[in-house]
Amino acid sequence: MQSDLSALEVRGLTKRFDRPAVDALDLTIRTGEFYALLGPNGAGKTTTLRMVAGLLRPDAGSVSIFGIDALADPVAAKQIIAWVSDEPMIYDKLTPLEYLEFVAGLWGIDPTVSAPAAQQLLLSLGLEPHLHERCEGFSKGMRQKVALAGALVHDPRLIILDEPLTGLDALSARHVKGLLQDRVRAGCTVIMTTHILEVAERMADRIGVITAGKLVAEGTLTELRQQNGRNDTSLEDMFIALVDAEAAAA
Ligand SMILES: Nc1ncnc2c1ncn2[C@@H]1O[C@H](COP(=O)(O)OP(=O)(O)OP(=O)(O)O)[C@@H](O)[C@H]1O
Repeated sequence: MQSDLSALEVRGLTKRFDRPAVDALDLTIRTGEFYALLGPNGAGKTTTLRMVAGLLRPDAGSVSIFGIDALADPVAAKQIIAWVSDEPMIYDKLTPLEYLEFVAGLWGIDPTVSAPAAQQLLLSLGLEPHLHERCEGFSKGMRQKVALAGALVHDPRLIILDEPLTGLDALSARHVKGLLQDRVRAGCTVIMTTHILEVAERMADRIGVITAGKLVAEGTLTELRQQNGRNDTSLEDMFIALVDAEAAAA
């Protein structure tokens, strides 16, 4: 489902550490789309998403989330987004249900609404056998799933994920992919980074490729193939060719 209002509009986004990490980046994510942001290590993907999520102040540029200026009004923006980092933090002494109850409380959600939703979220991620176990004994993948469930408790409109599938076994990855696809079908927008090109190929409505902090290609898989004159090639071959070409031009 797509509407005219962009879920995310990034303009001239810039962040420099000892050298530019994100370099005057423009990015538009349409409402209701599943967008995969690809790029080699160090390309600036995480830095971009951290700025969008309000965790890192840009040196320049703007971030608009459903029309809200996220730099001027970060609280309003944060209320409608979910951010899931690749190294999520959860409270180890809590069980998954307690953690979700805690997060729902922070959002001020009525427990009669949040409790069944939390249970449903955890079940959809295959955590049913562990609902009442403390998170401290959980594997990295289980913790990632609890963090994802926690990030979705307030029913965000834009879900921002940094490598959500890394370290997940096949069944867990399927649960996460299924949950994200359900959310998109329900009208949410997803932007995620991934190094698993097959996931981008199979799940994303559109794919963006970023190198050295700049967007160097963007489109549906078919559009990317057309842009690169490689009609029958895999995303992996195209990605490597694009990254090589950008490195050679640098
Ligand atoms: N806090 C920081 N301090 C200094 N440099 C940083 C910091 N965060 C990121 N960088 C640098 O910014 C650049 C972009 O990093 P970023 O983590 O955004 O890349 P990425 O595309 O997410 O990479 P990966 O695929 O490896 O996760 C890199 O050169 C990185 O070393």
